[in-house]
Amino acid sequence: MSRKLNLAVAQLGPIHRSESRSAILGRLMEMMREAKGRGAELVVFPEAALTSFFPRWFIEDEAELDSYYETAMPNPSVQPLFDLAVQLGIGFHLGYAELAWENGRKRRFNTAVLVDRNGRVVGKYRKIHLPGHADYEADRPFQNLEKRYFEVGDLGFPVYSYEEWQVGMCICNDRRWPEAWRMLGLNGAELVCLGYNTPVTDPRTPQHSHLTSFHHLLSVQAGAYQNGVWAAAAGKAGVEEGWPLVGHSCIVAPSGEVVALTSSVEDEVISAVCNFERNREIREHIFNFEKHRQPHTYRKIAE
Ligand SMILES: NC(=O)N[C@@H](C(=O)O)c1ccc(O)cc1
Repeated sequence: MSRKLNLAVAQLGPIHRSESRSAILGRLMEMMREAKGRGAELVVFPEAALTSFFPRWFIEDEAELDSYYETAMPNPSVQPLFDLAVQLGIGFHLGYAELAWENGRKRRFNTAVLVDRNGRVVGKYRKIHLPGHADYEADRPFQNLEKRYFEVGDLGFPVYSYEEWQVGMCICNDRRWPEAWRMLGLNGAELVCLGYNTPVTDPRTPQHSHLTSFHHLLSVQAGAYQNGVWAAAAGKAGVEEGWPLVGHSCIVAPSGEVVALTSSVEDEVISAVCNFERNREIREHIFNFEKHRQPHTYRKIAE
């Protein structure tokens, strides 16, 4: 049994409000082809990869808001991506805004799916740590209305079998929380896939703008190392509707080392061969959970 996975991360440049679905799909499909050309078996796309990052706008018209969400995955407008994945024999991870009718009510989630080489959805995650605010804040240059437009995810931090690999997901702000990584680590993840849309400047903490990339990489590298997992982080980058989003999409080894990093804020594919034997270097030694964790001293974390 091979314990190596050829993995690609497909960073997206900005998606503007006016860009058509077919143009966006075309960009994703071109990067999927490039990933396959590099021999990749799985390609990771960003959070909300099918739309502009709409939580920056206060949208009062419900029909307009709904237009940013997918009511099924796949659906006719994204089917070409699924078809190409089957044709190429490559799996993918895709973030999107999900609108679901559950128990007779409309529910909105910030979601990611894991799709296998046969085009089947084999895993789903709904974002748990939603940043920002729920009401319009007039003094902000742009809004961050994730708490208005999404519910807290209700699926926990599941880990799915993707062929012989154990794959978990988290989304954007989740990557900053050690609890998200530890849950994935405890649930047996060997690889964590995540997408993000991170503004370079947070209007409430502009003094941290020069640290945005550092905090992103710090979080992903720490999460990977402290749990002995591979991490694949795909960003939407560049100046989207006037606001810069951070790049530095990356693949990080269980040692915490960055093994691939984008060098643009445009559509860009990076890849690396992930050897899952490397997880053991960490999980059988410095972070051997069974041997060294002291959960009886961590109770406050879960309160
Ligand atoms: N999509 C996200 O979860 N993005 C958040 C993050 O990167 O943690 C984020 C961070 C700072 C902001 O000013 C707005 C949003």
